[in-house]
Amino acid sequence: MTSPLGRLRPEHPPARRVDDLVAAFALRTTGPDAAGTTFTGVSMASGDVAPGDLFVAVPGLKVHGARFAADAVARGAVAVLTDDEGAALVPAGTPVLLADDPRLLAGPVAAWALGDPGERLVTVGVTGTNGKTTTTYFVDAALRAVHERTAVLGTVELRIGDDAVESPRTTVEAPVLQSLLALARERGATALTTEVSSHALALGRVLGTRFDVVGFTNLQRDHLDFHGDMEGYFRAKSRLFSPEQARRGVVVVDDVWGQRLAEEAPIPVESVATRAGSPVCAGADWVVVDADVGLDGVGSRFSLRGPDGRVHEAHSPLPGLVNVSNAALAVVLAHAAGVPLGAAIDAVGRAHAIPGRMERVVERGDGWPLCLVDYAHTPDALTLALEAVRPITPGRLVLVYGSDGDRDRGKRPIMGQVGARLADVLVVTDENPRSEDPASIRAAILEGVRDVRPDLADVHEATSRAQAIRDALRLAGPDDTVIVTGKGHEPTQEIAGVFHRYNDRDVFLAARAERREQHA
Ligand SMILES: CC(=O)N[C@H]1[C@@H](OP(=O)(O)OP(=O)(O)OC[C@H]2O[C@@H](n3ccc(=O)[nH]c3=O)[C@H](O)[C@@H]2O)O[C@H](CO)[C@@H](O)[C@@H]1O[C@H](C)C(=O)N[C@@H](C)C(=O)N[C@H](CCC(=O)O)C(=O)O
Ligand SMILES: Nc1ncnc2c1ncn2[C@@H]1O[C@H](COP(=O)(O)OP(=O)(O)OP(=O)(O)O)[C@@H](O)[C@H]1O
Repeated sequence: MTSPLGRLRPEHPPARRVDDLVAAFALRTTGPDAAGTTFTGVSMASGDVAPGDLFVAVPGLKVHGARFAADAVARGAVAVLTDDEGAALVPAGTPVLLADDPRLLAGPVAAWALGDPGERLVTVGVTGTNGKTTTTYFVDAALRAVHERTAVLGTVELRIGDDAVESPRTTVEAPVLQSLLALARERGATALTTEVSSHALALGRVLGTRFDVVGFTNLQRDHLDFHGDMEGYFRAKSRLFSPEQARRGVVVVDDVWGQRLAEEAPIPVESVATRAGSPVCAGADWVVVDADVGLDGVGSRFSLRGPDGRVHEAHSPLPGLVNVSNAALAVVLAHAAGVPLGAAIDAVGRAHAIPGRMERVVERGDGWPLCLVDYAHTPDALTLALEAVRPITPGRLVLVYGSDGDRDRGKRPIMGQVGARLADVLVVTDENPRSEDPASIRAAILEGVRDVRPDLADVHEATSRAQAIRDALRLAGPDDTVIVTGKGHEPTQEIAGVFHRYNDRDVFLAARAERREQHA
């Protein structure tokens, strides 16, 4: 059976001739003659194959996709596009199309097969280390002011209109993206916003789409296990700002990477400076001239000066200055995508809560502390999240957190230091340990905690995340704020290769119910 992702396809895809594809992309061929063969879909994962598909078999980091060609053919693939190494693995009797780098062709071929669906929608792509999800939802809210139906793709979900499914990752594989663009169009959506991760850019997942507008939030230390160093990470992000991928860009220039991107990008770029008073404001097209972080924690008011010098009163519906930045970027992106400025400002200011992004799970009152779930999982994001919560916390700030396994080890002690510096009470626990020993990840965090707080006062360790949340609720008083960071909306926790159903919000609510019962 085709996987849930494989089923996210248009109901009425065009049938394309394999020989037309060969001609359009100057492919070499081997195996049986494909003249007369048609295909109606493209897949890169054998489990996603539907009858009538072209299977794109790429050399992966772990395995060559052509190893699964027989499985793909058994599921109904009519031809295989691969490289010379892969060709030898395709079962005899199946037409083989050859390219030097089939991964780079997966998106363009899928777009071609589906009649360039991205060209029939207004498309916005958002990249950067932090703030992609938030900005994407803000942009979607603004697009909905003028588009009756929209789609939004990213870490949290794949949504078309009111229908959503869980997302396997931040940016889906190239053929899935093209299928979603076509499905969105078929279902009447006229605009689509997607997060674009650095992995996606490095692995060509958005090739085949030329976005109307792309946005950049910031670049901070993350994913160096994959990109090697900050320069490599920056280069991956910059790919989105090329003429093949985007018509125009909007770049937040608060950090040096944004400044460099705005200077170097070969497409027209509008710059946005969101830290009022910073020297970069002088040269930016759009400037946040002042911002008032709301002490009620509900959001912030800010003034945005446009390139014509006019100042507009705007609002961010989420707390903290980072969300002023996300809201300002979203307004400019949506405006560049055709939404009138006033409508964009108004819609972003009233955007709904985003799952796992500063999500208020329990409101302060009736003896309960304010309980928040946030996705911050980098030192910078954690710093900003804790700084945003401090002004809305009359009592102590209680932080529950960990750090991912099988990912950048260097950040663990730094996460420890940040927590110890900015929170009052720490409960150090597990995030997604993956194949690593959870205790050693916690130990690395605690090493950083000790640098700042050698006596480990008010520092606790919990061997399960659910227990950590229960501990935090027990420790917190009504004036305190409990913030659980790192996993946000995630519906699972990966331990020793197994994905367990797990969600911070649900656990928070269950822990509160448990405490209620105990005190009833
Ligand atoms: C580093 C990375 O992104 N790797 C992705 C990449 O792996 P790969 O090319 O090495 O693939 P592989 O596992 O060697 O397999 C090779 C080929 O065989 C195919 N295959 C494999 C097995 C099978 O049974 N059938 C089959 O057809 C695969 O689909 C693939 O095309 O292609 C695979 C197939 O699409 C992805 O599953 C895999 O994502 C892995 C699971 C992953 O964890 N990716 C993360 C790091 C990621 O992409 N994250 C970013 C967000 C990061 C962030 O900002 O936080 C994201 O966009 O989600
Ligand atoms: N503009 C920003 N600058 C720095 N940190 C931010 C910004 N926006 C949000 N954050 C912090 O980063 C966390 C992640 O935010 P969000 O989910 O919007 O980013 P993301 O780019 O989608 O992350 P990921 O790629 O890991 O899914 C938030 O919970 C918040 O703490």
